[in-house]
Amino acid sequence: MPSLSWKSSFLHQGFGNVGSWAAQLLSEQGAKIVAVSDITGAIKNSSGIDITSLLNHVNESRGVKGFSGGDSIDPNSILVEDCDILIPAALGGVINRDSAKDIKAKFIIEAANHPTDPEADEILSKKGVVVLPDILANSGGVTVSYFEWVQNIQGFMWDEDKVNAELKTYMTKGFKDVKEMCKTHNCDLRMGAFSLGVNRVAKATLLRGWEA
Ligand SMILES: NC(=O)C1=CN([C@@H]2O[C@H](COP(=O)(O)OP(=O)(O)OC[C@H]3O[C@@H](n4cnc5c(N)ncnc54)[C@H](O)[C@@H]3O)[C@@H](O)[C@H]2O)C=CC1
Ligand SMILES: O=C(O)CCC(=O)C(=O)O
Repeated sequence: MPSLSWKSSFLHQGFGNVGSWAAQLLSEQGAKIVAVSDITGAIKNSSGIDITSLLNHVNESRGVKGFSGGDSIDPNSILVEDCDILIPAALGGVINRDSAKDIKAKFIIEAANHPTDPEADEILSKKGVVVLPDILANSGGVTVSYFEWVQNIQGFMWDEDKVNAELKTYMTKGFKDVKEMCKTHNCDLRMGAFSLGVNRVAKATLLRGWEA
């Protein structure tokens, strides 16, 4: 498996709720974000984009277009720029037969829902690209929505530190469980995550007394 560190270079398609927060949190850890795109355009800076300045620019200009801390590039080529880790955080279906063959990233973190279609999955697998699937990679949002529901029914309020600590516990366990599934069944992370999810739903359905 290719190696990964916080010093790896990242590339983001999409700089909305998901993409901009991912970029902020990664850059706080020392990650180098080398290209970012949104609906207005795309920018690249191989030395690393200053994410705080980019956020200020996006707040003022409503998009990454015109940001002076990088060179403007063709938004259509963003997915295939040089990088270690690609984060599609905009639309579904963008990693397809046409784009997959030219992707240079060694890892893809699916922040958007369903960014990779099945044909692309096969191409990426043959190239040795590791894909962290949407169902796992972007499940933090819906997990915190679950925490909100839990607090609401108890009439209780957690502070931010408590939310983050609980989230870390759930996400770390989720990742370990998926990895275990992959090891047991010799499958990729997407198959591992789906198998685990389907098994859990099936088990819960039986426990509730709903038989097929
Ligand atoms: N907001 C959330 O809590 C969660 C969102 N997601 C998924 O993440 C993805 C993004 O969601 P949000 O960030 O909430 O949406 P958003 O609307 O806040 O941001 C979308 C971003 O994608 C960009 N974009 C749109 N079309 C584009 C194009 N053709 N090329 C490049 N960039 C383009 C927009 O300019 C914007 O920066 C969606 O697939 C969503 O389903 C997944 C889990 C949680
Ligand atoms: O806020 C949530 O419940 C998560 C939303 C989500 O997962 C999504 O937009 O795909």
